[in-house]
Amino acid sequence: MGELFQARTVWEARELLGEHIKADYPVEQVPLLEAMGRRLAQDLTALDAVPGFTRSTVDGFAVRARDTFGATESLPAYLDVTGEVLMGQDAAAIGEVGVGQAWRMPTGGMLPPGADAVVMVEYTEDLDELTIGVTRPVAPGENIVLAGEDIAAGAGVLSRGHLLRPQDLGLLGAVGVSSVPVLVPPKVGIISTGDELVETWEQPGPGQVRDINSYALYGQAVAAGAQPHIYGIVRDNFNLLLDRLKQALVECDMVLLSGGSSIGTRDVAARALDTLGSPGVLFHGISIKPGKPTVGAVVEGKPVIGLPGHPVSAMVVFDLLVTPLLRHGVYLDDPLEFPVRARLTRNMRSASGREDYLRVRLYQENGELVADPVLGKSGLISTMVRATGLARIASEKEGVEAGDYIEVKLF
Ligand SMILES: Nc1nc2c(c(=O)[nH]1)N[C@H]1C(S)=C(S)[C@@H](COP(=O)(O)OP(=O)(O)OC[C@H]3O[C@@H](n4cnc5c(N)ncnc54)[C@H](O)[C@@H]3O)O[C@H]1N2
Ligand code: MOO
Repeated sequence: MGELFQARTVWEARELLGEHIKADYPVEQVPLLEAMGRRLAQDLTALDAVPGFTRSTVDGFAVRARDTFGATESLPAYLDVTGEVLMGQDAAAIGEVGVGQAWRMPTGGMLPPGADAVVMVEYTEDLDELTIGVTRPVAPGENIVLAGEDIAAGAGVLSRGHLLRPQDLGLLGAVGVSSVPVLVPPKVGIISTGDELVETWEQPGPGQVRDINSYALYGQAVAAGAQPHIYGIVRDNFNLLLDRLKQALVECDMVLLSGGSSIGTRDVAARALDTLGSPGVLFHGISIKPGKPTVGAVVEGKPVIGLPGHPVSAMVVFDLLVTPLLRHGVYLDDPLEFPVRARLTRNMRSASGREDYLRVRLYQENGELVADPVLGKSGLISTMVRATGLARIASEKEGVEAGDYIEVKLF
């Protein structure tokens, strides 16, 4: 088979896939503690305000701020201590802070009616049991959090599709959401192809190697929040591959196969992908290194991606084409995709017209983050293990020099 398709950029490949993918995942309700890392299935609104009452942020005395105006260490404002608020207590049920009065307050306690600020205990002195001197004035609103200042009742708090983080669980707890509607994680089928492959528990004979990609891709799918299913090793045989692909397509939302994607005579992936259904193969080749011989197809709304056989290439392409899709269901123009800037330790050549992805090891040197390329061919899985991230060299560049800044995403 010749080069039937022109090589696409990563973004063109994403657009082509995105146009035909129908990510329509079912919804399930899970307890809040099981919602970490899951995608929210609907917009959520806060029923209650947080906090539900105005509260102190310090230990001290609730006062009327104007009673403290002009107070200094040499001329304190003297106030009568007429009450105390305890933690968790309804301060409004006790009474009201009057003019010239102060109530003892714990951090987080409810501000009593009448008071509009809290003086920190450090800026008071006890004159006797019932009188304090305030040595520094407070402004109205000082050292308090207003009712609804964190979250207003009725406010939209999180949107559909959001990937829930630890702080999101905290917020949902705060607004009383104890069970969360989330999208069922997409099922991803993983097939490894090649006559040379044997299982991990087998002893490889001459010319044989153990399957690496099934495990690495499975791990990447788990890390991206999907449910991977291994469909095992398939020999380089068109009909066997077609059968396995069909089975995986029925059972999964997305199918990945690795190997058999380049243009050798025995390479069958592109041919098999094109016979599965409409629209079929959308591109064959991406202008990146490593990862060029990638085949992208969509069959009845489900993405089917033929990843290159070399383990590093397969993992890089997974990171670029599969992870964003599993995370968000669609391809977003994500400004945080390569969030780390680091200085390169050595000159690296790169061909213009092709995006290069370098495995790099990040560390600190002279107070600065540096990226040291992990050199080695794309068949060497150990290079991925030594690397901490992936750096991108833009396609218009013919190389990058030692000391240049590069953008890195962490593994
Ligand atoms: N004449 C050319 N040869 C190659 C080209 C090219 O442009 N012209 N491209 C090279 C590049 S780049 C890559 S990447 C590979 C892609 O090869 P395939 O996707 O067709 O994959 P295979 O030929 O089946 O395997 C390549 C390599 O990877 C090993 N492999 C495959 N699957 C696994 C697995 N599950 N676990 C471990 N290792 C695996 C396989 O044994 C081969 O060594 O083609 C280059 N060739
Ligand atoms: O581009 Mo291949 O994908 O170098 O290893």
